Amino acid sequence: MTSYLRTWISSVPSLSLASSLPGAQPAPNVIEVPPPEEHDGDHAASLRGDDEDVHVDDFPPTFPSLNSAQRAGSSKETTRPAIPRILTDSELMPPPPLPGLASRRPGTSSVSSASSSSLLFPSGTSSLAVPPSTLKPPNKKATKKVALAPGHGPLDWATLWANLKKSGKDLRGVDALSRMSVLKQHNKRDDAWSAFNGKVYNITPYLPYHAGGEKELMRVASRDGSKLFALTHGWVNIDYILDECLVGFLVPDS
Ligand code: HEM
Repeated sequence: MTSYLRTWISSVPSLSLASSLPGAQPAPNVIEVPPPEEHDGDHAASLRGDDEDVHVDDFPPTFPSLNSAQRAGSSKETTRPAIPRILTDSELMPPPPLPGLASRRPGTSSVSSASSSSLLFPSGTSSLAVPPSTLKPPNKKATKKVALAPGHGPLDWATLWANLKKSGKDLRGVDALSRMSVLKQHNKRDDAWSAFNGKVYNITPYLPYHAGGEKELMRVASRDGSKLFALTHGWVNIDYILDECLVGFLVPDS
């Protein structure tokens, strides 16, 4: 790769001419850059880090699954692009404006000085700290295709779930919302509760409708699943999807 770059750079007429002019700067050395590390090794270990706050099971699954509809069509072979032409100064994009004070957010550290693990799991308690999320590319390892329960087809799960919510059927299984600290006893497929962002939901009726499958969703049964949820698909509107399943508000164990 490096030797390829060397031959390419020296064959560019403007560069070789510039370096031969009197008083010109010598041609810059080609710096050897090690290839980027593969992320599809122990993805779980890299996410776990040393943070004690991270649940042992809080490593996100492949999203979306390799064989899911989202990926279909995006895996086509592409032809190798031709070597790009070197742009002149006037063709280059201008640099972005310097960030002003208004764009600064208290409680967050600068991206350049923070390690990726501190961004994922901020140690501060500030509510303005960066929430856990994932910037990592999906794991390339193949995963099993998630088969939804009979009658819960992959294309219409959201519609079916919306219909069930509108049906007026009792999805909570409790008479009134309450503050609770104990989730542990609701840990079975026919009685599973989980907490997300301080709210406790009965996830039992949603299990067959979850696009990622029942098994993945059961990983957060009887515990606070906020972190794993955020690392998997934080953009999913959990409050909207599970509003009919809200059973209470989480009181942290003191
Ligand atoms: C109650 C909480 C959860 C809700 C409401 C929820 C909802 C959803 C929704 C709406 C999707 C489809 C998203 C899309 O297509 O862009 C999805 C996909 C998925 N979810 Fe969840 N989810 C929850 C918890 C979890 C947890 C805890 C995990 C794993 C630990 C998980 C794993 C997945 C995976 C792997 C997919 C992708 C399926 C695929 O397309 O290959 N989910 N979930």
